[in-house]
Amino acid sequence: MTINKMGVGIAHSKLILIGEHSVVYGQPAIALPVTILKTTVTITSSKYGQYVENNEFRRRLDLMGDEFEGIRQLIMRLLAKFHSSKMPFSLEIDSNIPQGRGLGASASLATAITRAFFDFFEAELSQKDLLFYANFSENITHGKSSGIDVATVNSEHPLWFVKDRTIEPFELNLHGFIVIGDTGVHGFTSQAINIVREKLAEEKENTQAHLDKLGELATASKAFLMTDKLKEFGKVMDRAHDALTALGVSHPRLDSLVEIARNTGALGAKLTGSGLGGVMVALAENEKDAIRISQRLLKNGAKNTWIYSF
Ligand SMILES: Nc1ncnc2c1ncn2[C@@H]1O[C@H](COP(=O)(O)OP(=O)(O)OP(=O)(O)O)[C@@H](O)[C@H]1O
Ligand SMILES: C[C@@](O)(CCO)CC(=O)[O-]
Repeated sequence: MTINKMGVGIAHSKLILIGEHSVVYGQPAIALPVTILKTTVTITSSKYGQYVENNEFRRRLDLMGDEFEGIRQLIMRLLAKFHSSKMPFSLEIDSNIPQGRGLGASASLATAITRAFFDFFEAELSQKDLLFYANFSENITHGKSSGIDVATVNSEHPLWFVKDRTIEPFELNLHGFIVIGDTGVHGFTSQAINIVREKLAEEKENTQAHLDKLGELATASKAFLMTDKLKEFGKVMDRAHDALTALGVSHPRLDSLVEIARNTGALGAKLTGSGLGGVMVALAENEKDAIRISQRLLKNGAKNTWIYSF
């Protein structure tokens, strides 16, 4: 086997338009690849142990800490696959995806790491294997996840996603703008997934009704997005935020930014991703409205905003 001195892997971020949480229970969801936010991983061979570094730390792989268990186990599994468990290396993470904000930082990182190791060992990487390794890592980081994050950070197209059944690319047949507003609050995906699971166990009928409603809203959204019905899609976003709030995964900072966006002319607004903090999204008809919403969010406590056009 030939070994390169360096391996590089890149992966973008994702945004769930509709269907977060209900997607874990088999309901459909729609997600977009967000290519302005991405992770680059560079592996270089080294003489001194196994190290992982980003712009905040440089740590030995075996001393990474619990929050990095998903990527630690992924790296160990990939090293074992290439019969190189003891190989010294330095793995550098360069990412502009904010962590713990529902934008798929962990799925993007797991994907970039997998690509970088296959590049390092000059091995072919099938889409099936890529999804397998990235989901292996995600299931450790987030608990049992639906797979939508990994599927979307690996897609060039918007996706219609049904867990274990369908990953279908489709083209949005309309133009619009999405303003992403960051509450600055770190949301924990595994905690949010647990809240919904516990609610389903304790208040089965009520909770199931919210999950079913989110599924219906996702189905309606697909039709609206394919037939140039932007305003109708905006209304669906508002209703989805209500259902997610009822599931217990919103946050006062999210509710406040959602309200501000609506009062500034957004066609609709909702939390996106796992919630409990993280980011919200607002829909705007044109760029001028999107900029106005973004400025208003920033003035009212958003830590950061991004504008995504489609
Ligand atoms: N730049 C980075 N440096 C180191 N670790 C990172 C980086 N980006 C992501 N991670 C890993 O991913 C985890 C952060 O992902 P987290 O689950 O908090 O958010 P997320 O993936 O953005 O959320 P969601 O799944 O809702 O989109 C970290 O604990 C770490 O393991
Ligand atoms: C909350 C969730 O629906 C989306 C997280 O980005 C979890 C998942 O689908 O794995």
